[in-house]
Amino acid sequence: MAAGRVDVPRRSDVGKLNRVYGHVHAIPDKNGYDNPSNGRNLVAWHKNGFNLAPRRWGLEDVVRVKNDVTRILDDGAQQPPQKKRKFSPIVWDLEEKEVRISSRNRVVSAATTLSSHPSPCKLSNIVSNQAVKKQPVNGNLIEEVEHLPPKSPLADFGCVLYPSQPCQQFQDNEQGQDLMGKENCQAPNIFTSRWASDSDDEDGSQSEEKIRSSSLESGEFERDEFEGDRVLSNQRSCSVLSACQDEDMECKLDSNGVMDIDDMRDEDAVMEQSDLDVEEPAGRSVNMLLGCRSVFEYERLNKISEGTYGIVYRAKDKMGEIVALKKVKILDRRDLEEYGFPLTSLREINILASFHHPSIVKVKEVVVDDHDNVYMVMEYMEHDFKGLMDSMKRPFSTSDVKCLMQQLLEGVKYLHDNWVLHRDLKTSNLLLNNQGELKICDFGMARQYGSPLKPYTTKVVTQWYRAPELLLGAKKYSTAVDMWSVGCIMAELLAKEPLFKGTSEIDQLRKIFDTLGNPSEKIWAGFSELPGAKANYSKQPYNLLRRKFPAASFIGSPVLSDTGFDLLNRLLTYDPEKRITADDALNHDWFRELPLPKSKEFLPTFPPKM
Ligand SMILES: Nc1ncnc2c1ncn2[C@@H]1O[C@H](COP(=O)(O)OP(=O)(O)OP(=O)(O)O)[C@@H](O)[C@H]1O
Repeated sequence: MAAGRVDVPRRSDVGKLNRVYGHVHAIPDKNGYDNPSNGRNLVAWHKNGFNLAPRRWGLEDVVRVKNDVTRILDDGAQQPPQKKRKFSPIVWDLEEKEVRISSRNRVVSAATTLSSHPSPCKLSNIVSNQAVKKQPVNGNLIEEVEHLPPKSPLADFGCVLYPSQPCQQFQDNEQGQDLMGKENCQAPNIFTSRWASDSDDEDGSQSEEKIRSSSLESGEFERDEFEGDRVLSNQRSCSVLSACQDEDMECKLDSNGVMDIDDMRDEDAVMEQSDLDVEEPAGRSVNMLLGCRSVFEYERLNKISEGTYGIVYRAKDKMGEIVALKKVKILDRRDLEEYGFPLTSLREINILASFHHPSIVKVKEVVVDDHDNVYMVMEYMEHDFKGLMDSMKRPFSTSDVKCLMQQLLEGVKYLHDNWVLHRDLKTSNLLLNNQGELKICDFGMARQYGSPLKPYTTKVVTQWYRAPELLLGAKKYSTAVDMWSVGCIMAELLAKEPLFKGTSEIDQLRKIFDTLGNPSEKIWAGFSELPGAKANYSKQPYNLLRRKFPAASFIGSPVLSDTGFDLLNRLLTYDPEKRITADDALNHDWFRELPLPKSKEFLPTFPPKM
């Protein structure tokens, strides 16, 4: 800190930090702004700006932010951090929104954001929700302000539960809670009974339901329990250590007994922080958290599907519009206790609410029920490609596939252009409506990536669609993982059959190698250094993919022109560096060669799946 400088942060300092980090809130206490003499308090504010999972902040973040804070305050000038950061323009500012949640027992009311309109009542409530905790950091004690456990899943992503009384009435948390219990009750409307119960049988449509279990596609990834969420919790060091042993992570306790984890999950965790940073808003920003309506606004019609992370229902709003409602599953109660909300769903809501593209499914709003279950209301799509191809008699024609591939590639290009990896592209995550529009859904595994690349978890992408670099244990990966999945999808659309149906990771690799030939250092620089490369695979030196997709066939094999085969080969290229990008794929000659891509309106329509 510059000598003689009065270390009281000015709003402009906070503004600078906000520009750098997106979410540094100066929370005034009753004496005005706190004194961030060495940046510690700003760090604390910043950390707690991330209501979602404050514990995901690692020590290196604290140190880095502290340094940046100090530099900014010292220089008195806007100075970007040294580290190169590239982020998507996703609006990751959910924690800035404070929302009164509507459910049967609560009244909807939007609140203004803390940063833009500080309000004494909200501040008092926030302050009363905080506890002070000491944590050793590099030998010093840093005072951290930590939020008490959230009262609702939504509280953890910015929805703060407020009773409907005027905010001035809240002096402390207890009182707030008390009032919460006595607050106004809305009379249940005609839909209440359908949503009030968790029972999915009550609508009597069980026989019509198509319940898809996650085991349908063999080798669906198991949710990485940590995903960077929990590794930074000092209290959970035992479980982390055992996880480290399981996952070959390097874990050490420093002299203060603080966990220092050096692994890809830690890196993933660091990047989680960037997930929440803001650069610029995307073209559309659904400000859904300004007021979560009640699920009782919708009439539940039937269950469409049950996946790993959610149950999807078909429902109708009061205007008669059909929508899809995805009820967020809390798989692990610890998620709720510790983080207030499943991270996968948080990512999904965040991304879908911020992105607007014809090939990305639209989220209209987020609603809650009277048990604080959270539902994403999405535009309704009549089909998913997995279900469709299971029931289709004949595969799609070449011009159909071209039309679908174009839409898929446009969606993937949009994601990649916006620094997002989907990481779970597969036919069941591609939806089709009766207007011939293909849309990508299920962003539970999606994440931002940056340059330079960081190591992330490899337990992503459903096994059949998983790129060889992931199967071989590469921790640094990028957009090419999605492009491999796109290649598998292209083959599946043409053949009406998944391309590589491995029964385990090793079998998946075997199936890939049997078809494409064994990779080598010659065609894939760096292959031999991958953790899985040393395993003993049977040797198959040739690329036999053409046998599966010949130029002509008398036995009903899916046919593919040389140009089409070239595109498929480029998508299924071993070396991720050489694998074709979405942009280049869209410009591939196959889309200009006859038969031309069919226009959406002329795609075949299919009977409804209800
Ligand atoms: N907007 C929608 N309209 C119609 N059906 C949908 C919609 N979104 C999802 N579905 C259906 O629900 C299924 C599961 O959705 P989704 O993949 O989002 O859930 P999930 O729990 O994340 O599933 P998974 O186990 O594949 O990860 C889809 O395959 C599709 O059949």
